[in-house]
Amino acid sequence: MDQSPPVLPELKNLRDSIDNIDAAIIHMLAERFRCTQRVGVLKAEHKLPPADPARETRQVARLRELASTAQLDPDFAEKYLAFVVREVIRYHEAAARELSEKAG
Ligand SMILES: O=C(O)C(=O)C[C@]1(C(=O)O)C=C[C@@H](O)C=C1
Repeated sequence: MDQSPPVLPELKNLRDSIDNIDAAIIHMLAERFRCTQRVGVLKAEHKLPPADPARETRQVARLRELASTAQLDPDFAEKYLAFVVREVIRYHEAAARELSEKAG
């Protein structure tokens, strides 16, 4: 028998929405990484550096502004971007290594 306490209908509704939002975020992140994977290959092929700090500065300013408008903590938005970009740069570095190993 189910021993868990009854969940309030509102709590259940909110959790259903949270689950939908988390699913959307995962799908959007997957799309973003599909794009950055290709960017990594292009950068490796054209011998461009994995990181572009000037681009990141613009992205941070833009996301902080968007976060403010959306009433989301801008520091959180900046941390999110830094977390994602750090991972992307790791992939870019791996793509560059792979290409230079292939070239011999
Ligand atoms: O736009 C680029 O040049 C990318 O490599 C993508 C990206 C990003 O994930 O948004 C990642 C690393 C760069 O430092 C800047 C931005």
